[in-house]
Amino acid sequence: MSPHDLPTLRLLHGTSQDVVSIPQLGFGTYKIGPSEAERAVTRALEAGYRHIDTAQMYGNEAGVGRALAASSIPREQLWVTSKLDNPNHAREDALTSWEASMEALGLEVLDLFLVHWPLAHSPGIDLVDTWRTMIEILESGRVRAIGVSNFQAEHLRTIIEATGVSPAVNQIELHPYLTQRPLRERHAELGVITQSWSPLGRGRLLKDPVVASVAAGLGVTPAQVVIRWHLEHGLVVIPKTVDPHRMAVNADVWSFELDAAAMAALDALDRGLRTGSHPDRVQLPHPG
Ligand SMILES: NC(=O)C1=CN([C@@H]2O[C@H](COP(=O)(O)OP(=O)(O)OC[C@H]3O[C@@H](n4cnc5c(N)ncnc54)[C@H](OP(=O)(O)O)[C@@H]3O)[C@@H](O)[C@H]2O)C=CC1
Ligand SMILES: O=C(O)C(=O)[C@@H](O)[C@H](O)C(=O)CO
Repeated sequence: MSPHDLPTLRLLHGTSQDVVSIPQLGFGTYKIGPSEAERAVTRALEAGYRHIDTAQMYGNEAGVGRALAASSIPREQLWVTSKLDNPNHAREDALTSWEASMEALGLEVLDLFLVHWPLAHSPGIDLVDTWRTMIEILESGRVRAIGVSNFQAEHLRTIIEATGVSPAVNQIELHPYLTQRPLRERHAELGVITQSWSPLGRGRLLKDPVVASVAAGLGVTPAQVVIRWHLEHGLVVIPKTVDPHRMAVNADVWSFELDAAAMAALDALDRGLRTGSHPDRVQLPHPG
């Protein structure tokens, strides 16, 4: 499939003049260091990715920005997401770090900016205040959509009830070992798009015998099967790899489908297994 035809999902934010649609497949950059990011993102763009997921926390926005600047792909064909880091929730810190992200990425307009973690039990953090600052950033016109990451249903309810503005996206850990069905159903009711982080379970799913058996039956790789599972569930999926061959294989998921039996077998792998942190565990330290 040509990069022009990659499937997209329409987001809540945007206007009739600027319909905001996110490419369903993106490239994750967690643990890709500042010096490696430029090369990895350049290769990802060459492999056909048009959606890059970064974060202030990753420390690699400048490398991502250099790769974007060096690319001849028109800006309107690219999608870039970044995320507000945990120490930056206070309004002034959020606005300053947002400007720093834009400078590092070399962008006039970002496609999507997320609150990285809710920090709902951290001292000095008020989810609603953070969300109001995100709305201020959206209203500046320099971001096309705002969203959240690692929010649970009660966090979503709190910010939506207080502001009337729903996040366009909630980026959460999600893969066949952690299918997050109740939260996905809540997102569907709210019109929030679900993005899957660690979509390969940080590689663990690639050794699963059920995944391997589905892959062997279709003549594709385990990673392709898992990525296809996300796409067929209507999720946005952002696998990461620094290996150019894996990048290309992971993006080559358009010539086969999973039938109902394969989807059911993969759904049945759910065991509530987190490969990253639970949202309640990520908190700012208490002073002193
Ligand atoms: N919002 C949030 O809180 C979070 C967001 N994220 C985002 O989600 C992205 C993806 O999640 P991530 O945690 O990186 O994990 P993934 O589930 O994408 O797995 C990445 C791991 O799988 C390996 N891998 C990738 N493709 C293949 C393949 N085809 N064959 C074999 N091994 C493979 C990679 O190794 P190698 O690189 O050596 O190929 C790496 O070790 C992140 O990069 C980040 O952008 C992630 C965590 C939290
Ligand atoms: O990659 C991210 O965006 C993260 O926030 C995580 O990797 C997080 O630090 C984590 O899950 C650690 O286990």
